Parts: sequence; structure tokens; C-alpha cells
Amino acid sequence: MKIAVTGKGGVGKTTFAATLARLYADEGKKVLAADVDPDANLGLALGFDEETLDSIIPISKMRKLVEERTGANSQNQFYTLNPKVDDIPDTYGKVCNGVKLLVLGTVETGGGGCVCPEHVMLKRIISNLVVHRDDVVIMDMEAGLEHLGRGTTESMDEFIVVIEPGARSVQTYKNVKRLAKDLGITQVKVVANKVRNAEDEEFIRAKIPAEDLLGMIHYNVEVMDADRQGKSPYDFSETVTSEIRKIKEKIDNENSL
Ligand SMILES: Nc1ncnc2c1ncn2[C@@H]1O[C@H](COP(=O)(O)OP(=O)(O)OP(=O)(O)O)[C@@H](O)[C@H]1O
Repeated sequence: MKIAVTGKGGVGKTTFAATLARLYADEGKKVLAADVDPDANLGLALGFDEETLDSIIPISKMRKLVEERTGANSQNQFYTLNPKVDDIPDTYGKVCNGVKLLVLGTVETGGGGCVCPEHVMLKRIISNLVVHRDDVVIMDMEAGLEHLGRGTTESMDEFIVVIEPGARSVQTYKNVKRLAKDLGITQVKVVANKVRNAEDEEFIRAKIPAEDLLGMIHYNVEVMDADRQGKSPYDFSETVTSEIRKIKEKIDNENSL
């Protein structure tokens, strides 16, 4: 199962992606969670301790590794577009609560198709994770889709946008849907987070087609408490975890798991 979770900063995609990863891990599945966010913090939400997280350098920032694998350096502007990357998840991934975390970071592409070595490397790793690994792979990504190539998207089972009940968030969903279409992704699903009341629920149902809506997660102070203490929301909020469990069941049904 390969799931990409996107959304604007702060909507709760990390909370959702981390809880989903832990739910799959609890079923005994091999789970790899990839953090593809400039403001990478998936590790804390998975339950990693700060010391371990401080020791992790995002792959996009490992200049030597990128040079070694792509052949690019200040003297050589020509480099390979298909570097060897299949060993990277196991060499650089760290495990906690049954989930392997791989922090990829991100590369500023200015919205276009940049072909800098770091970007080539990230795209290749993501493609390798999605196309060749048997694990459940959950990717926490920012709202842009620059790191996805066509070959990758074909092997993705779910493409999920996390939104909040607000007009700007709905706009993000529409933008992602448009970008996704250009990449050949026909189905973009929505998880509405931080839903406070019946009015919020109504707003979401009015704006998001029923077939695209995977589910709703209600606003819950336990999630904020978990964050404040640097803990996994999964260990802190049974309510939110069970809402995400329901969403997971829907994902599993859609993909006949
Ligand atoms: N259902 C919820 N109820 C209350 N607070 C929530 C909920 N979901 C997320 N939050 C809080 O909102 C903040 C942002 O959540 P989170 O880090 O999961 O979002 P994000 O979209 O991954 O953001 P970023 O891209 O900046 O990392 C955190 O403080 C988190 O605790």
C-alpha cells in the first residue's frame, strides 16, 4: 500500500500520516514513513525521541552522498539521472514503534521541473519506495507535487489531501487536484481535520464531493497536548486515533486489503 499525504502547512497532515503509519505497524505490517516536508517533523509524531531526531540529516542535505551517487560536483556538471538508491531506506532509515522513518527533506524547485542533483536523487528515492518496496509506504508531503514523477504516481494507491474546514483549504484541495491531473492522478481523496462542530461538517460536505471525502477528524485538545509534549498523538488521543482508524478501514476497503 502506497499513500501520499499532502496539504498546506499546519492542517494536520503529519498528525494524520503518523497515526496511519502506527495503525498499520500495529497490524504487523512493515511500514516506511517518508518525510518529504521542508519543515520535517514526522518523527516526533511517530514517537521518536528528540535526541534521535536531532541526529537525523535529511537526505536532500547530504551533499556528499548526493555527489557520490549522482557523480555531480563543482567540477562536473554532468551527472547520472538514475543514481543507485535502493539501499538508502535501510541505511538511513530509523525505526520507532514499528515504523521506519526516512527523512528526505525537500528541494526548492520554484514550482518547475528543476533537475538539480538533489532533486533527481529525491525523485529517484521516492520512485524506488513506491514502485519497488513491498512495505506500506506513507509519504508526508507539502502541497506541491514536484517530487513525483509519472511512473511514481501510477504505483500510488491513495493520494490524500488533508484540509481544514475553510475556504483557503478547499482551494488547496482544488489546486492539488489540478496538479495531480497533470501527473495522471485521477483520484484525489480528502481528509478533513480540525472539524469543530456540525457547521464545519456541513461546510465540508457542501464543498467536497462525497466520493472524494475519506472522512473527518474532529478538533481535539489531546492532539495539541501531545504536540506540546513532543509525543505521538497515537499514544495520546484514543478519540482521534479511532477516527483515523475508520479512515484507514475505508482506504483498506477501497484497495481490497
Ligand atoms: N484534530 C486536531 N485537533 C487539534 N489540533 C490538531 C489536530 N490535528 C493537528 N493539530 C495540531 O495542529 C498543529 C499542526 O499539525 P501537524 O503538524 O500535524 O500539521 P502539518 O500539516 O503536518 O504541519 P506542517 O506542514 O507545518 O508540519 C499541531 O500543533 C497539531 O497538534
